[in-house]
Amino acid sequence: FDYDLVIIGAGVGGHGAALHAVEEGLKTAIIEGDVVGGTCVNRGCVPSKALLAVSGRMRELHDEHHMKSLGLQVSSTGYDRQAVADHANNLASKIRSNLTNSMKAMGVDILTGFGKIVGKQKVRYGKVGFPEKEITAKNIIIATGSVPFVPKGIEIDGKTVFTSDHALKLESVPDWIAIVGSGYIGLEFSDVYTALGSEVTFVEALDQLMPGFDPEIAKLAQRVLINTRKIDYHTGVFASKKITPAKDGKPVLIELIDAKTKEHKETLEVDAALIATGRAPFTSGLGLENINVVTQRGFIPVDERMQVTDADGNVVPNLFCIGDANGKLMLAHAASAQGISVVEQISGRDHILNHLSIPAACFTHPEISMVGLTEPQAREKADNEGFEVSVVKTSFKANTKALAENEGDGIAKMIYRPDTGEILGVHILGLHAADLIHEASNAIALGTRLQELKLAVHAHPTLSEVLDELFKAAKVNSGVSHSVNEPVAA
Ligand SMILES: Cc1cc2nc3c(=O)[nH]c(=O)nc-3n(C[C@H](O)[C@H](O)[C@H](O)COP(=O)(O)OP(=O)(O)OC[C@H]3O[C@@H](n4cnc5c(N)ncnc54)[C@H](O)[C@@H]3O)c2cc1C
Ligand SMILES: NC(=O)c1ccc[n+]([C@@H]2O[C@H](COP(=O)([O-])OP(=O)(O)OC[C@H]3O[C@@H](n4cnc5c(N)ncnc54)[C@H](O)[C@@H]3O)[C@@H](O)[C@H]2O)c1
Repeated sequence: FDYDLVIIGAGVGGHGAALHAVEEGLKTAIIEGDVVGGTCVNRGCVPSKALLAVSGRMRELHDEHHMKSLGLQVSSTGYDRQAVADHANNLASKIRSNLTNSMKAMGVDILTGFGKIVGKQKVRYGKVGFPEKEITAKNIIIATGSVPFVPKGIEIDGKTVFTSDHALKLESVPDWIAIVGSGYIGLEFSDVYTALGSEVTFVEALDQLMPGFDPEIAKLAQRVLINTRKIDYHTGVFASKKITPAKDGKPVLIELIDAKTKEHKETLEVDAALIATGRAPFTSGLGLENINVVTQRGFIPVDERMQVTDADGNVVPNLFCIGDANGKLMLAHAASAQGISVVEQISGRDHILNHLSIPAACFTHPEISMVGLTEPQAREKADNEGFEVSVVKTSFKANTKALAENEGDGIAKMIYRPDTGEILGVHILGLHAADLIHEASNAIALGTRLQELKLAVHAHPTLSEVLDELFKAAKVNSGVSHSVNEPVAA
């Protein structure tokens, strides 16, 4: 073979796999058809977090009451749109070159062009208009990611009707923007746009905003992140029938269709529309037909080890798919963790990633984070498997550090098994929630039980005491003895 491992797609998933592979002594190449870094670095996590850093500061400076309560006076605030956009763009360039340099320094061969599987352990790649090259590899990882999903009937012009790909360039800040979809992207952009002065109207197909979150957290998030801002919303309506860009002085038109009756409800007229209705896998043109693999809604089917399965349900030897392209969990760190897990396996150590231990965070102000099951999911599992669940909550209002920062809005909630002390899920809304979640996700990953976590010591005064309180508040049934290191079932 030319290589021990060839990875198709140099996003964060491919990058994580490549670095681990060379550490393991595998001769590794990565094929990229566009720019290194993929969605996360160029059109996702990185530029969006740069915009959110600006929105957090704008929000703080604008909040006179907050400033006054700290004894501060701010006479005027404002922003330079192009400079904000440059901050996001420069950060993406910097991280992109960090990623490229880290792979070059470690000895990963970066090959340019669109990669395609032409047979068992065989890949062809090349740029349009140039002759293709063929290489062989003992193992292949597909890490081709995803692109914005745009429902039928929506016309994207990139100026007044656009996806996150365009929005991250911040070419304009519309006075009134409709955000279609209230998932992660919709919510984060509502934070950015309202901080920069826009009014936002959410259009959400399901009956409540933020339908993917734990319902109690979603309710509180609505109070803190929606109701106090210049945001209104329509729920239970699809915006897919027709959205037309602004033209000849006419506004953007959005036809709202009742999700249940499918009847036309009303037509919104706004300055712009951001379509944030999910992501579609980027898997066409990969030559999957050459190896009898059929995608499911575009996603590549994999088993729990990320091994690709063929049309007959059999594992295709030496072929793996990680990240957004397999649709298991569309998060950057999940893609990378899946890549590392695959490299562990091909290095001779079996490994199965526990997806229930992978945290997620929405970087609004304040942030929302979560790991494991929501309360309804945990109760359903408990009913099916015949165990009890308990729920405890703590408030940021009782935390000294949060109060010193004047940021008492927030809660942490834990769902757990009182019989074993196993954590089933943790959900946090509050200052630095995205950083706080890792104590819980590591506990789930390592199988640490609450009996042990209750005795861990946290520095005072820190926000991490919010979780300390949560662990201490849990009531694990006495008299039941469990090894604290016993692994938690996935
Ligand atoms: C606006 C936004 C904000 C986000 N924020 C976060 C966040 O804060 N935290 C988080 O965890 N996740 C976030 N995500 C999700 C995250 O970006 C993705 O989960 C992550 O990028 C998936 O990584 P990946 O490696 O699977 O794919 P990608 O990052 O999409 O990379 C795939 C790469 O493969 C290349 N490619 C595709 N086909 C081929 C081919 N045939 N040959 C060669 N190359 C090919 C593509 O050009 C691309 O570079 C965000 C997403 C968006 C859109
Ligand atoms: N901070 C983060 O980790 C982060 C940030 C951004 C994106 N992401 C990832 O990117 C992916 C895509 O994010 P997203 O927000 O686009 O998707 P999402 O799946 O989180 O949310 C999409 C929302 O759009 C709604 N919807 C779908 N079609 C609709 C229609 N026609 N009309 C009205 N509403 C409609 C859905 O009900 C859902 O609430 C997510 O899977 C997420 O994991 C992560």
